[in-house]
Amino acid sequence: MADTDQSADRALIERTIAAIEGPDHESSAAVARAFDGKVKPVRSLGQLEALAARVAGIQRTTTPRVDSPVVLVCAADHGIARTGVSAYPQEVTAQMLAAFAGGRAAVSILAHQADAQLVVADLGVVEPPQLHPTHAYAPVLDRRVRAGTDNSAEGPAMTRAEAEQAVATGIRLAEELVEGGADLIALGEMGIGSTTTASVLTSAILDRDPARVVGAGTGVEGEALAHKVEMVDAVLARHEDVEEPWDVLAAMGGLEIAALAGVALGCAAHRVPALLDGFISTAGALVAWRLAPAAADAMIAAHRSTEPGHSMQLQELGLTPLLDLQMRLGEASGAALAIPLVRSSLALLQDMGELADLGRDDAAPDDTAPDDVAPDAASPAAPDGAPPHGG
Ligand SMILES: Cc1cc2ncn([C@H]3O[C@H](COP(=O)(O)O)[C@@H](O)[C@H]3O)c2cc1C
Ligand SMILES: O=C(O)c1cccnc1
Repeated sequence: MADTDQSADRALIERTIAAIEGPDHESSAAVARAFDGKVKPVRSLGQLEALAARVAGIQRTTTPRVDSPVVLVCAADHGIARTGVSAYPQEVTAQMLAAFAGGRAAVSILAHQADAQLVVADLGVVEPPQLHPTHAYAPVLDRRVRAGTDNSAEGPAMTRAEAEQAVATGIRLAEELVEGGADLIALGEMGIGSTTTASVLTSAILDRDPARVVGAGTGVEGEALAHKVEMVDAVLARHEDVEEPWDVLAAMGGLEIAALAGVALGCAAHRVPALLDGFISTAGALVAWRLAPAAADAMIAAHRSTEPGHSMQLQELGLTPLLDLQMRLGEASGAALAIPLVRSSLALLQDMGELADLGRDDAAPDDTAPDDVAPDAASPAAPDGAPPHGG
C-alpha cells in the first residue's frame, strides 16, 4: 500500500475519533419526560421508552427517526480457521456471500422483514464468489484489504497498516451509507473461524480467561471445543508482549472485525445508532470502544448471543440487549430482528396521545427519566488501566 493511502487512512481515523461528541443527554431526558405524559401508566413501556430515549440522545434530537435502516454485513476469512476451530470449512464464507446476495440467507429474509436494505462488504474472503444476475438481492461491495488473514497462532494476522486500512474502510462504508440516507446501521459479519478471533480479542481486551470466553461457534463441542480453547491460548501466548490496541488488532485479526470497529466509529461520529448483533460484531464494537470510549454511547445491543463471551462484552460496554432468543448465528440476524423494535419505540414516541388530552392532570411524576434511561446509566466507563494486550 502506498504511503499516501496509509496516511489518508490514519487521518480519516483520527478525524473520525475527534468528531465523536457523545450523546445529547437533554434530548434523552426530554423523550423520557414525553413518555411520562403519554396515555399509559408511567413507565409501563419499560425498555422501549429507554430505547427511544437512547436513539434521541444518539441522534441529538427530541424527534428521533429511523426511516432508512441499513443492515451491513462485513465478511472476511481468518487464517486461524485452517486449524480446525470451526465446525465448517473456510469455503463456506464465500458461499454465504452468494447466499446473502441471492436473498436466501437468514439475514436476507430478516432484513426484508424489517424493511431494511441489506449491504454486504467483502473485506477479504480468500476466494471471492462468482456472482450472477440472480444475485441481485443485496450488493456485495469489493472492499478487499487482502485475501484473508494469516494464522494468528503462528504470527501476526495482518500488518498494522492493513489493520488501519480495514478500520478506515469501515469508516468509509458508514459514511457512504449515511450519505445515502441511512439513519441506523445494523452491524453483522460472516467469516468462518471468526468466533475464535472474537474470543482472542475479547480475552485480550477484557483480560479474561479464554476458557470462560470461548463458546460453540458454529457448533464445536467436546474435544473440538477443548482444541478451540487451546488455539485461543496459543494465539494469546504468541502475542503476549503486544499491548498497544492497534498492534493487538493487527496481531489477532480479523479484517471484518476491524472494519466493523470502523463502522461503529463512523456511526458515533455521524450520530447514527450502531445496532450490534452478536459476539463477533460486538468484538468489533469492543475494539472501537478501546480506540474511542465515547463510541459506545452510539451503540445499541440488539440481542444476547449464547456465546459466553458476548455477555462479558456487553457488560463492559454497559449495554442491555433488547432480545434474548438463544441465537448464535451472526450475519446481523439478531440485529435485523431488533430493527422493528427500534422503529416501534419511535412510533410510540411520535404518535401516542397525551394523558392530558384525556383531561387528566396526574400524568407525570416530578422525577423524570426512568432509571435505565438516565443519560449516563447506559454509558460505559472508559477503559481504565492498561490490561494485558489492551494498550
Ligand atoms: C452455513 C453457515 C452460515 C453462517 N452464517 C453465519 N455464520 C457464523 O458462523 C461463523 C462463526 O463461527 P465459527 O467461528 O464456528 O466458524 C461466522 O461466519 C458467523 O457469522 C455461519 C456459519 C455457517 C456454517
Ligand atoms: O454471536 C455471534 O455473533 C455468533 C455466534 C456463533 C456463530 N456465529 C456468530
